[in-house]
Amino acid sequence: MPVPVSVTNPKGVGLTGHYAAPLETSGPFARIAAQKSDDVEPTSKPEETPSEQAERTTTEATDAAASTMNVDNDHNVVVRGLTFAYPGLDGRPVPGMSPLISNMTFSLKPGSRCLLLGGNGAGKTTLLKILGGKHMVPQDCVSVLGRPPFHDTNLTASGDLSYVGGNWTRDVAFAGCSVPLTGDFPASKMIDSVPGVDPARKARLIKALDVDPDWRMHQVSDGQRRRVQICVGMLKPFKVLLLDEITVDLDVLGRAELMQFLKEECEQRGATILYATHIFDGLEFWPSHIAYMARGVMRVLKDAKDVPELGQGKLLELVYALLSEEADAVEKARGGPRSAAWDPSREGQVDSFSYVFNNGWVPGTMGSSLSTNAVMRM
Ligand SMILES: Nc1ncnc2c1ncn2[C@@H]1O[C@H](COP(=O)(O)OP(=O)(O)OP(=O)(O)O)[C@@H](O)[C@H]1O
Repeated sequence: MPVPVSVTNPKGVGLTGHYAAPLETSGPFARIAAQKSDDVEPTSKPEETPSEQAERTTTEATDAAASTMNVDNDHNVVVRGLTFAYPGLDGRPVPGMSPLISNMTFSLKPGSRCLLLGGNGAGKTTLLKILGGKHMVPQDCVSVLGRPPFHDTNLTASGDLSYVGGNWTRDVAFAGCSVPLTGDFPASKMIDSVPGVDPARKARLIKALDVDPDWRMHQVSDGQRRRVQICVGMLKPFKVLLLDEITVDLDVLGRAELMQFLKEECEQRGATILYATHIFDGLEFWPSHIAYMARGVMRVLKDAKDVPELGQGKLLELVYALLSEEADAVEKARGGPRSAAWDPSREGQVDSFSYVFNNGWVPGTMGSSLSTNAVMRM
């Protein structure tokens, strides 16, 4: 059993170095708190810590970007001036660390099938998780179907917004984070556990994905397991679907059937799909838009008809060229290739690198601090 050891960032300011900032909420407790604070005389504000200062500056910049943007309610997905950094071990922004996503703005209309491209570590998964309501960001930065995905839990509960990610896991209290969803039960048990499903849609999905409802979930292959995962994630007629590299284990036939199914969902029902992948062969026919992310910035978002490489069947060549250009730019900015040697003097630095002696436990927390601010959403 792991022993909770709490050796946190020795050069960081730690939990006590921060004041708790109020969370944005409009629930009943917030209303009561607001009422109470109206009755109380205003007191002098505590002095801002450097991290609060940085946070406020970012929020002000984001607010300014949002107010200058003309939000079109016809879009299923709207991102306005989104800035995001993973929190440190104490759940607060790491002082001095540059944000992973910087002032990102884009939107997608109903019916869009957007292919999200970008190298490893570009921030695709992070963006999809933010859109899927798994990370908390200011309410006005991200809107899905006109609602903030983290704060409006009904978006995911209703099935209007669906996120299907690489690993089929859940965080289970007292068992751990990322616990694989598996066990000796039939695939039909997983599929039938989703309430209110249209039987015709269920049959269509089972056929398209070639799922055998009798498969026992502890005996299936990775690809068969993936088919069940995709099936469960799409049982409800989603309006926005976020797919994070889900076709990796599928065979060619399964993948082709799935992509065709997704295309029809967008064309016939006006659904919007954002699909991040590194597998490009045979995908030229599929997207209506191409998005390219690098270092947390949306570099390109184009209509497919403005991307000649798609018509020429050269998507792979396009991605290769984009990634090579990015790798060259990163190396140039660094001033040469990355050193292979470990430099102990960089330990504890937070500007470009942070290494913290920690096994994921911080005093006063019941969960692993390394699970960040992720919350469980089906
Ligand atoms: N929980 C986390 N805490 C801190 N940093 C994280 C966390 N998860 C991801 N990152 C960092 O965020 C950056 C972007 O990661 P992300 O998973 O979003 O990239 P990606 O574009 O999906 O990459 P890939 O193509 O490899 O899946 C990476 O540099 C990664 O180290």
